[in-house]
Amino acid sequence: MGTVSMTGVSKVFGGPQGVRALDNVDVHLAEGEFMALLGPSGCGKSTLLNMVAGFEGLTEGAISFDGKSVVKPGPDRGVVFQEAALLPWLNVWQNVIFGPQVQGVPRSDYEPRAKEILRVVGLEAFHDALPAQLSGGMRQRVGIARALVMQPRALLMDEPFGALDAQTRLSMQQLLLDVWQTFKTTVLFVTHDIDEAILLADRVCIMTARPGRITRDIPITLPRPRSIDHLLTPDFVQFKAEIMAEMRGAH
Ligand SMILES: Nc1ncnc2c1ncn2[C@@H]1O[C@H](COP(=O)(O)OP(=O)(O)OP(=O)(O)O)[C@@H](O)[C@H]1O
Repeated sequence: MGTVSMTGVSKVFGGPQGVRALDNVDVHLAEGEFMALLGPSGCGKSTLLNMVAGFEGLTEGAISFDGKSVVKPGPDRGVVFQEAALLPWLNVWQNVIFGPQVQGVPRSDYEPRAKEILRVVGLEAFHDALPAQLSGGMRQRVGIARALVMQPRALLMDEPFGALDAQTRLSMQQLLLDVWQTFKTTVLFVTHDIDEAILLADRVCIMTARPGRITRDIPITLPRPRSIDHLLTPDFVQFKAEIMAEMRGAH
């Protein structure tokens, strides 16, 4: 469950003479796998994620989720963007349970899970706070909790920590490692931060721009469970050197 399969995926924006944003991309994610898509601005990372989410159609190729062709968004794939679009008039708890409530899920089904998720993301004490009273990092925690409460089989995360300061970003990376260790959801994580990709992922797929292609798929064999202390280990630095060389086109 939570497997993603992209085969020969291409995307052209604006008709046959338009921009070829992605060209012949093949990526497969196994159940529970954490994959980071790493590449420069404009290489098509968000487009690929949006296609897996079902927000965007493809020009050529096929994308399937758990063996079924992706045709539209669904609660089986939770999406987290750079800014959590929280409902400003609802408090943290109400924002987190909004999805299951709207779907008519019985309260007894979602309430224990939502409480557990709020604890895992460290927001128990902010149960009644309004979004305007939260920091950017806390708003992103609510965004992650809101995605998890739907019990998605995959989390699709598009630069989720891109707008945060360096310190908050580190604590959010640690939080995501803990969340993933707890829920073992498949994760497709888009970033242009090399450290972030290595720290979090089982595999880093490197993309190049125009047209967007995957040039390398590097298994990150650092031991788990991981923590931000791994950022300083020789093995980590070795992966970083390899990826930087690849991104500079040295290989
Ligand atoms: N709706 C659209 N119409 C036309 N061109 C688009 C559209 N969306 C994306 N593109 C183009 O497709 C290419 C890939 O864009 P995309 O946003 O997927 O890249 P990205 O790697 O996620 O970039 P960033 O890291 O800056 O978010 C870019 O050249 C972009 O201009």
